[in-house]
Amino acid sequence: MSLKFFKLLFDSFPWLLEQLNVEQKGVFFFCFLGFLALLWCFISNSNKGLPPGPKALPLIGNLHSLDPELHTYFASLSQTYGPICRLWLGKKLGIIITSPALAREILKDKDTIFANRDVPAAGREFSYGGNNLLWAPYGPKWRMLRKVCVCDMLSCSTLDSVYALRQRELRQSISYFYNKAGSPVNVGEQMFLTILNVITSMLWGGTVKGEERASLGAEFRHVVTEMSALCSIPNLSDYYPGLAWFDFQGVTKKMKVLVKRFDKLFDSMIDQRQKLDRNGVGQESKDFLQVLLKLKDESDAKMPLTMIELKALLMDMIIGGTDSTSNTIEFAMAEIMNKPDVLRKLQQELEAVVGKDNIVDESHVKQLPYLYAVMKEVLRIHPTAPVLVPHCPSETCTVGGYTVPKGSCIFINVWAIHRDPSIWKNPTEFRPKRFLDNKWDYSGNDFNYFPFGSGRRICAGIAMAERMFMYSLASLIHSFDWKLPEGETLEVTEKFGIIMKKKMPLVAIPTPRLSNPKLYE
Ligand code: HEM
Repeated sequence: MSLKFFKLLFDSFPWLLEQLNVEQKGVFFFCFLGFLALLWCFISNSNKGLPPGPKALPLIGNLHSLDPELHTYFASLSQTYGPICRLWLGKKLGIIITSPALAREILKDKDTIFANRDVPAAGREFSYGGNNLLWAPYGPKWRMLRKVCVCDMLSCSTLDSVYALRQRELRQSISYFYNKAGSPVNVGEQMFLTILNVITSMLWGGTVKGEERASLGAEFRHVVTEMSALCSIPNLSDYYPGLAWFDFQGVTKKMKVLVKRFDKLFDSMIDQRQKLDRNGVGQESKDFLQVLLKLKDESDAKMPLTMIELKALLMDMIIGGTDSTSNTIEFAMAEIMNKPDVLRKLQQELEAVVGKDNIVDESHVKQLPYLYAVMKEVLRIHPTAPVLVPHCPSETCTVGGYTVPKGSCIFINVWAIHRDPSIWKNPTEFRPKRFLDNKWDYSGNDFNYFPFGSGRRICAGIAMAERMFMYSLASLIHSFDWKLPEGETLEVTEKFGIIMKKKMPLVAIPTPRLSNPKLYE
């Protein structure tokens, strides 16, 4: 029986269990389960027609054997039970998919049925009650939000129009690393801050400037980190939706407090932008907020974009864009530092295109095929959302010949597919070369390689992720040489979460490598 999962649960009950030792916590938890078992005893789980899976216990299902590292645990289950298997997470049925053919059946052939989300209690809270793009149920409102997001906010032309804001933030970050030359720097932390600043800068960088923007950055970072941690806690409210009202672990309560803080910041930002617009100033400094407010004012009366949805979209950009991109950059840096030949090739490519007497500009990025291959390889080996964002069928249907009931939680283990030795040669080796012939792309049409998902719910931020990843990584690699602090060893172990992280933060020492110190100012 795996107790790692229960340890995570215990850790999220501070108000009640703080005083107890581990054994007492165990007794408490099992008594609690016993109590629930009484409520449950008339309910039986019929597995008839369902995909195969490990034997489930009454009430807790398979929670007792669940390993918090879900991506590897699910991969090991598929070795025993095959490419589609089932798992009872308390009262919730989880379906695990581990083959390209079945991923295609779900995300392409039966996409309309599976385009819904299984919304966790924490997600419901931070999405203003399911009003954001990430968690909205599939339907007319989702379509409207998706259009606003993909066609208006994250379109290539809008992204081009806010390039100056991205450039300003990235240059500040390079200058920060320059000032830290020779000292160890937490690369992931700095990249998180950089990406957060880049995103918030694109959101309202034309609205809020100077010191106020810097202090807002710190505030946002704190809230995003706490939100991300809350989303990764195994939550009883998700496994027993009927008991969600009790919010035993206080996840919903804590999330409400964080969302309130966000909401206040959003209100202040919106207020400032509206004042600027009313006074006819700030028109030259376009940002997403301005685009959204204009869309809200001009929106269709039949399907209006409300202020709540506008704020929920701002939340989408911050939550969906920060951790995902910065963690991918951190993994990339670690893998590159692990492979000196990859680092050398990257620097050679950058020297040829950018030159050592120049700094990287976003316009260079299209001429860097090896860097692009590095990005694809990082997304293969460490896909940011290792089991995608769980989908949920709107009706009972069959997949691979098995029944998949309406409302079950679908985990598509893209992490395992990306490491399948029948698809990939030496799958655990970081080898960007495999992407140089452009055989694979992540547009969602190839079910051997789909780090951004596929179908209707494919990532809405691909264009932005590409730009931020390529521009940031190119700048880090071109501007500095990197080494580990004395006595440190490099590792690339992953820690599961809805957004996967590096288990140990990458701490590295930058050494400037450009000819002119002025380039770092
Ligand atoms: C390396 C970077 C990123 C990766 C690997 C990534 C990956 C993903 C994946 C796998 C999904 C779920 C697809 C599915 O459920 O089938 C997703 C959804 C989403 N992503 Fe990203 N993402 C990244 C960056 C971004 C950025 C920068 C943004 C926006 C600023 C963003 C916004 C979203 C949104 C809004 C959704 C929900 C779409 C919907 O449900 O309709 N992502 N992303």
